[in-house]
This record gives sequence, C-alpha cells and structure tokens, in this order.
Amino acid sequence: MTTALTPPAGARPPVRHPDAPAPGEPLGSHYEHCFGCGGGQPHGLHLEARAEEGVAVTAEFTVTADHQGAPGLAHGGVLATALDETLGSLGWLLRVIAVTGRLETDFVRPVPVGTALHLSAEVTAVHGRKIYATATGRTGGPDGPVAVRADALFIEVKVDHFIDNGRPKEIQAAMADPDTQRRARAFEVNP
Ligand SMILES: CCCCCCCCCC(=O)SCCNC(=O)CCNC(=O)[C@H](O)C(C)(C)COP(=O)(O)OP(=O)(O)OC[C@H]1O[C@@H](n2cnc3c(N)ncnc32)[C@H](O)[C@@H]1OP(=O)(O)O
Repeated sequence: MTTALTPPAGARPPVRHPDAPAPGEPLGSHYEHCFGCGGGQPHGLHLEARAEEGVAVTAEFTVTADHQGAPGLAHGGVLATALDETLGSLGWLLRVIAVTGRLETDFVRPVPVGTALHLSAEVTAVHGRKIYATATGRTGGPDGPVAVRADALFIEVKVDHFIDNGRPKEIQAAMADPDTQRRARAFEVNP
C-alpha cells in the first residue's frame, strides 16, 4: 500500500451515521445511469450492495460477456469499477458525499465470464475530508478465494462538485426526480 493510502497519525475510526440503513438492508441504485449500479445501463455491472454492521457493505455482481477483456475473462478495469462502486457506496453509511481520489488494485486471480463476484468493503479511518477504505472481491461465495482487492482514498466534497463539473442535462434530470430519496442519493447527499 502506498503512503497516500496509509491513514496518518490523528486519523479516527469511522462513525456509522445514526440514520444509516440497517445491516442487511439493500442500498439500491444511487443513480439510474450509474455504470456500476444503475438499471438504465444495459452493459453496466448492475451491482447490488447492502449495508453491514459498522461502516461496511457487501455487494455482488455477475461478470457477463459484455465485461470481457481477454477472451472469456473479465476486463481488469471492470473489476476495478466493481471495487470502486462498492467502496463508493460506503459514503451512504457515513452520510457524506465523497469521490474516489485514489484506488490501488491488486488483481490476484483471473475472473471468468459467468462468475458471481462477492465484494465486501469497509471504511478503516477518517482524517478531515479523507476517508480510507479497503475492499475485497471473492469468487465461489462470500468466503471463497480472493480474486481482487483494493485500498482507496475517498475525498469528501460538497454537492457543488457535481453541479459545477457535471453536464447540465443530466444534473437537471437527476434534480428533477420526484423521488426525494433517489434525488438525494444521486449525489449521496444527506436527505
Ligand atoms: C458521490 C456520488 C456517488 C458515488 C458512488 C459511485 C461512484 C464510485 C466513486 C467514483 O468513482 S467517484 C468518480 C471518480 N473520482 C473523481 O472523479 C474525482 C476527481 N478528482 C477531484 O475532483 C479532486 O482531485 C478531488 C475532489 C478528489 C480532490 O480535490 P480538492 O481540491 O477537493 O482537494 P485537495 O486536492 O485539496 O485534496 C484534499 C486532501 O486529499 C489529498 N488527496 C487528494 N487527491 C489525492 C490522491 N489522488 N491521492 C492522495 N491524496 C489525495 C490531498 O493531498 C489533500 O490532503 P491534505 O488535506 O492532507 O493536504
């Protein structure tokens, strides 16, 4: 792990938000057009995450023929996306808006098409705006062999990060969503 991913002295353990979803509760998609979890992405990962105890989540996604790099094997970038998406969903348990600053990935075993990848992620420490987290993806079941793992640094941002940088068309559509929960979660804003 690089120095940038090692929590500094003074970092604190993460605090689960009192209104975080109960352990076992599905998190649902935060945005219909998210490549990681959205239902409106035909070739997306359709990753499904749920809350766990503490500041942790578990998730699954099944590698399809649309996710290949080498013949019959998952593309490494797709696997990194699955890790990133799982890690990103931790923000909903902290109720902070955060984006990936750094993602360091180990590809341990090839992952064939048709494999269900079982992911787990947890926040390990928080220091100011910096959120340190780690994730693992296993095959064959939640206790199966590790295929991929990642350490990450997420940086807390204001909602302006998306308003200022996103394309107006999609921003306006997300903000016009009559479902207040989904509208908040499109940007992971505390509702
Ligand atoms: C929330 C919505 C839904 C999310 C869920 C699903 C998606 C999954 C997550 C994603 O994929 S998010 C999309 C991919 N990420 C991005 O597009 C982020 C692009 N980068 C940025 O916008 C900025 O670089 C960033 C907001 C991350 C930081 O810029 P800032 O100007 O706000 O902060 P600054 O550069 O001052 O850095 C703050 C601290 O973080 C540190 N830092 C920032 N980027 C770093 C980095 N890459 N590596 C190591 N440290 C980093 C930086 O050194 C500093 O440390 P100190 O406070 O100790 O001085």
